[in-house]
Amino acid sequence: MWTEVERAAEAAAGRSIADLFETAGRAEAFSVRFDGMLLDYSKTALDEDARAALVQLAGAAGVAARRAAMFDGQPINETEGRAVLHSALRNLSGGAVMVEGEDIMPGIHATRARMAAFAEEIRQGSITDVINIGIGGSHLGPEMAVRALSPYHDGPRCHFVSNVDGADIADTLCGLDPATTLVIVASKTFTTIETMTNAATARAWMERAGVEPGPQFAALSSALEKTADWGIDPARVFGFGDYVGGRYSVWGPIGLAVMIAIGPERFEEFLTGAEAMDRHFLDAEPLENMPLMLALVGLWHHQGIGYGTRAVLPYDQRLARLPAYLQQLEMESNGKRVRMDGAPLTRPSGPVVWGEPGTNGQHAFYQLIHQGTAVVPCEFLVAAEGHEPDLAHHHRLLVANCLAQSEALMRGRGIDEARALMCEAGFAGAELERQAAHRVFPGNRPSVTLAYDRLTPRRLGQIVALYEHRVFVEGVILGINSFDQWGVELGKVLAGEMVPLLEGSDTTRKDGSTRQLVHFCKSYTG
Ligand SMILES: O=P(O)(O)OC[C@H]1O[C@](O)(CO)[C@@H](O)[C@@H]1O
Repeated sequence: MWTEVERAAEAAAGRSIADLFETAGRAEAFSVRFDGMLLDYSKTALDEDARAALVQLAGAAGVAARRAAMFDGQPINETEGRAVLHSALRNLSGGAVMVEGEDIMPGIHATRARMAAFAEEIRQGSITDVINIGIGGSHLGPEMAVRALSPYHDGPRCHFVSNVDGADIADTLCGLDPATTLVIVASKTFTTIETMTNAATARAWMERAGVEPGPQFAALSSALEKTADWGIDPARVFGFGDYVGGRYSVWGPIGLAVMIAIGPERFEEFLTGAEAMDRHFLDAEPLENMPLMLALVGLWHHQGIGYGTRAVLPYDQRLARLPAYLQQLEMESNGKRVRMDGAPLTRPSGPVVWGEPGTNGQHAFYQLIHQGTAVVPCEFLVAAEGHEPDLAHHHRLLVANCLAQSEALMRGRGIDEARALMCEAGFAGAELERQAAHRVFPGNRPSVTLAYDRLTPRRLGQIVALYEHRVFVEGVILGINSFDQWGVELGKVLAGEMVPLLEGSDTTRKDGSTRQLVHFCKSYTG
């Protein structure tokens, strides 16, 4: 399957990206447009042949059939025997979605209507602060979206507590009034130790203040019996099916904090954007299909050429938490070592994903991106316009920086240009050569830019769904199950065993390093 891609990657070695623009229409031909968004992947070494090989790879891997199976509710999460239907949570205009012979849409619509009524009650009532207690998929999505949509935030203040580190909840509770705080316990399983520990601490905080926690707690979960055992009023519990994976769950009850922040109507716009991306993903031809092309570019860079990581660089401060969100989405989904059938992968799994908003990153790690020995394919995101008309000059600078970075990565600066600069600066001879060498930028470094009109709720929905489908396509082509996460289990088990050791139990069964670390920590806590 990969032979043609490998051949194309060999042919691309040493190819000048800049020279590809000598072909008229390169930028347009290596871009996809969809509903206020432009994905430009022309600043990569992909040529027509390489792209054709990748499209062929997607065909041979059966992406279209797998995509249809996912939207159709087939149990494509085979290691857990589950359907994968986060798309049903945003299926606003579509028809029935069947899981094991039952239409799940009436239940989804009813839950969303209950959420909307609850959100309005909170928005219009006396609650001043909302704390979402959850971790991973029960935290990163709502936190990222609330921040992204701050221009639309007209509900109570939202806070997010995730870490079991007591510092997280202590710093959050500090200064809040228990009588006017709503605590949302967000956990698909309602067993996650971090979340349940933080929830118990929040409940004790209310009780200590003489506030009855019942009316001020809500729960978002698939485990309704556990929320009841925990004492949360079923009227304040919003459930979802196990066909929604944690990291894909912001579209339903896990998005309650977003709905409270921006209101049910705007939340629906967020869903509408994702739904539009779903339709586009299902219907668009390969070269016009944004998630497919984004996935193929990712595979080209990581599995085809062998670049180890990819940087996500939003030139959009409100997307500051997007890299963290994508770290879970991409690495928990595609960071696997075996294929669906249990056989080892023959290709590298998904890449390390990292990033920070621009322009901040420019003053931190872009040095490595421009001159380090490892090539880092960069994915820039930028809005054509901001939300602050009075600060349009800021936005112009922001956009200029974003566009300049991708240009600089591609163009670089050759030794002759560097020598000329040093000559102008008064250097000569060996010292000129030495100084010039430091000012060379190898260039020819690939990047992709996703530009969009404005970060509205709809556009955010589109962007997030774009990445979800990108992860799906990459997973299908690698033969991975993108919807389980067995790799997080072992550490949880060992953490459970470690607690008694920190409380004084015998450590002799542990390795020397672990024993030493336990004894060091205990020496301070007794
Ligand atoms: O929503 P839950 O069940 O508390 O799980 C939180 C997170 O923990 C994980 O299971 C990983 O440990 C994630 O996949 C999930 O998003």
